[in-house]
Amino acid sequence: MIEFHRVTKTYKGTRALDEVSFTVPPGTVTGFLGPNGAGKSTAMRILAGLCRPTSGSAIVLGRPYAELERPAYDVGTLLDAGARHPGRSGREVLTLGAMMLGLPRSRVDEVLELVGLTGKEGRQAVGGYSLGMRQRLGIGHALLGRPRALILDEPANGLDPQGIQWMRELLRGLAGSGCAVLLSSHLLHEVEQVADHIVLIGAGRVLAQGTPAELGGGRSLEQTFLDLTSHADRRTA
Ligand SMILES: Nc1ncnc2c1ncn2[C@@H]1O[C@H](COP(=O)(O)OP(=O)(O)OP(=O)(O)O)[C@@H](O)[C@H]1O
Repeated sequence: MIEFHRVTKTYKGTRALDEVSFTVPPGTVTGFLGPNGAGKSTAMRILAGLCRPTSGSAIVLGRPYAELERPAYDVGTLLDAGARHPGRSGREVLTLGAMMLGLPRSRVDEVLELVGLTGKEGRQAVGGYSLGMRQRLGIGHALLGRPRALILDEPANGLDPQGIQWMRELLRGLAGSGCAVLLSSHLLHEVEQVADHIVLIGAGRVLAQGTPAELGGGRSLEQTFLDLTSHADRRTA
């Protein structure tokens, strides 16, 4: 379970998040949508313990991230797919990750297979990877420890149609095995296809949440998104 309880974050006069509350139950995928600057990355960074909320609490698997006993196993994160050493191969990146977690090398092979970076692609230096390959590697890194919660910021960014379909099946499979998945995206149609639940934020506030059908209310999700977000103004901190 992932839970946000009235999370507010202010940066020197900017209220990046304003009393944000929602939950992601185990076994479900929640799509986190909002225009540029809405606060999605800030919320995910708080959840992953990378910054503190000004007030409120972000809870993953029952505790704030910083209080988890085995966070690297329990919570998989993809927050910046570009943040990898360019000289290392994909296999080396995952091998280092597996060593840090005390996982056997066989887990690296499993994950390379899972994310479709086998053979030559796994041995290639990350600096030469396409954006889609970096995303696959980042997703693989997040999955190493078989986490029960996944926090994915724009995982579909740079994936081709086959890659997007692969990711959809992967996320549905993970949710099917009980994982709580939170993913942000600008690809509304894609989120509509994969998410059980959608949280729409604008200017730091939750504007709407519900199933894709509830949010669309007979219209396209895109129309709902444009209608709600065009009127959202940030409150001053
Ligand atoms: N470290 C920071 N210092 C100051 N302001 C910040 C910082 N990080 C984010 N912000 C501000 O907080 C607000 C929310 O930004 P955030 O990156 O969370 O949005 P986002 O929804 O992830 O946007 P995008 O879709 O463009 O990635 C923006 O106004 C942004 O400028």
